[in-house]
Amino acid sequence: MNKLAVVALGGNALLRGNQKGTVEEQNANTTDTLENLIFLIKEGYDIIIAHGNGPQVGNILMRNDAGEQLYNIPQMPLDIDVADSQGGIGYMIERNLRNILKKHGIKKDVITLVTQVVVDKDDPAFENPTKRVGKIYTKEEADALAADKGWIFKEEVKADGGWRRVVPSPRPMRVMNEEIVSKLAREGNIVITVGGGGVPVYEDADGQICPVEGVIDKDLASALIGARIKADEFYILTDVPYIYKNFKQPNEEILEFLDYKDTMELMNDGQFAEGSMAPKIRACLEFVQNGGKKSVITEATKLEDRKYGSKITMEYEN
Ligand SMILES: NC(=O)OP(=O)(O)O
Repeated sequence: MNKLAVVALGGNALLRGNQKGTVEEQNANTTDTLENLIFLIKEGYDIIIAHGNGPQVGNILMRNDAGEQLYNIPQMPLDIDVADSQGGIGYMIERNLRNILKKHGIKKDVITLVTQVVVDKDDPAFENPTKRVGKIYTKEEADALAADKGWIFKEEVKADGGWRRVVPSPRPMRVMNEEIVSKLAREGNIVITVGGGGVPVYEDADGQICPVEGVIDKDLASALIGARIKADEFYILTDVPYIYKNFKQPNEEILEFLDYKDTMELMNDGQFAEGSMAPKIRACLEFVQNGGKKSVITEATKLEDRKYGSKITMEYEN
């Protein structure tokens, strides 16, 4: 049986913060990122692709708002917006990936699945929005939007700063289509799933599937499905080649090989920023704790050179 890898692409790998976000920019970013997956395919891995939707779903929410204000079009709830983003981004990934596969002479089929993920409808996350979506605002812009529309903002933890809208981010508990994902991937198809963390839903007392409004962390959802279907490796592609101790301090240190225990200690020591690296590392830990062999955090362009990337395993690998 081939090794199975789950690769999670950040929303920023597709729509970068410093760009306007035109479809041309997003197609170019997507193509650049996907080119880096070819070596995994050539190495014989079966691949599942997950992706973020933070910038994109924030834009959909703003289009919603503008549509209502300008044309009286009813706003769609967040579950529909997440599903819209899964379809749009999934389509973009699938179409570009088909072209890249053709260029490399690789015969593989690709399928995008609009995926629902079960959450707890009473998850305390609904009372404490933390998931950053949409563009970055100045403090003045954020304050004005908060006063006008009741949106909630949090300050960015990244170097450039700014403020972003936040929405609830319930914890993923079960990916509804995991068996189909596993079957399709193990047959050699590239499966795009849990886009934007999946559409959050819950089952009521009668077993009916009901929507909830939130944006699930795509890294946690990717780790969950990876572990559930016994994927071997989990890759989170982000904008730095490694994770670091004392990030951006004079005593900054690359963390290349990590085991579960030491990573937890660093996490508890506050080494990894919430809203940035901490949730990614938590997802990596969940993957290896639940049976995955290895989690890797790195930049897409560094993926092929195995010397890059922070590798997290239950016990040290090196
Ligand atoms: N849903 C999600 O986690 O998106 P980002 O990775 O873009 O924040």
